[in-house]
Amino acid sequence: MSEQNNQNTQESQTPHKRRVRYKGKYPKKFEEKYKELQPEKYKDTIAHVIQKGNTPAGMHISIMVNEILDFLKIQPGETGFDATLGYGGHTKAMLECLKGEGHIYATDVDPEESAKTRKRLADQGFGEDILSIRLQNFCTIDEIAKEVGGFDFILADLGVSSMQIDNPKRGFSFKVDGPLDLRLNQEKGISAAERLDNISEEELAGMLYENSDEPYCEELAKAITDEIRRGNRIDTTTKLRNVIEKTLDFLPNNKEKKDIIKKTCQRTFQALRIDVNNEFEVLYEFMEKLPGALKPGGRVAILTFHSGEDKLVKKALKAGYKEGIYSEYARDVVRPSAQECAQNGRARSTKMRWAVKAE
Ligand SMILES: C[S@@+](CC[C@H](N)C(=O)[O-])C[C@H]1O[C@@H](n2cnc3c(N)ncnc32)[C@H](O)[C@@H]1O
Repeated sequence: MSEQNNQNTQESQTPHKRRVRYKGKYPKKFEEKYKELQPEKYKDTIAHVIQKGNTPAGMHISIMVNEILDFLKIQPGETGFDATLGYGGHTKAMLECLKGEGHIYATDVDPEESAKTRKRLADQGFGEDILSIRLQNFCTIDEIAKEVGGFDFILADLGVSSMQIDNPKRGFSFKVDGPLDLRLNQEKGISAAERLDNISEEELAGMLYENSDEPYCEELAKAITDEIRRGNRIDTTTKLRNVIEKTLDFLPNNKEKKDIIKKTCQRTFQALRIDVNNEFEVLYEFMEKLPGALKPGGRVAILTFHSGEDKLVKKALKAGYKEGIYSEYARDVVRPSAQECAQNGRARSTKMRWAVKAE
């Protein structure tokens, strides 16, 4: 027997040893990202994650900061309103423009994240003397405006923050398993799972269509309500994702199928989120109250993330302009630069609109 043959025989007799699965260099689970979750302590890790075009867990990268500041032209001594505090990135940038004189009032409905942001900003020197954070819906803007005598500038950066999306306990992402919650404030209202418990097929189809223009709204509504009627509650993100995947199984097995499933998941989760948080209703109320909250010459900038929001904002600003409430408004949307979109994928769908209150 040649040496080569001998070696082959020995190899075929040795039982195949399974290699340990390579887990990768970086933590994959939210809880394992302990360095990203402590940005003050692990600055290098954070810089590395951001430089790679990702958002570190537990953090939010503010969008279109320069465009917003260019438009708002904040002067020391002014009074502002940040409708959507989030991680506080925009708030901090606006506070810096005040140079220690003036005040910003900020709202958010998320008790968990706004408490962290309050502490983070206070630690950076922005305490109660210059920043008042209120745990309330931005549709109560009229109450705060009345209390403080109106605002020189207002910002609303709608939707959800990266910290909320990334935290599996909140149920915002179809990519990780978690309870199907989707509430911005988990202490109020009902979760998306509870909403699905009692919804009719027709109402669900309408919700998916109205809130997300979902092309498969009828098929999905039937599949979801059938599943629940059979006694299988859809109370986790994975269960909802599985029903969506099963419903779209009829699609031809080609390259596009995976992408269609992903987009359908995104739209379905978005439609449910809009519903459980009454997002259109509160935005409508906010837009109605906006003129009364701005001082003459006051500026407002609004960032939206899907067509339903943008249409509502555009319509309200246009109507206000026609009525002479606003002296100027954005006829065209302002979009983030290609460079910003490359650095922060979450900026890609952003549209900014603005208006100036007549003197
Ligand atoms: C996109 S994030 C804001 C990020 C923030 N601009 C930053 O730079 O970190 C949107 C925030 O608005 C909050 N939010 C959404 N709807 C709200 C509402 N109706 N009233 C108050 N806060 C709201 C969310 O909880 C979330 O924290």
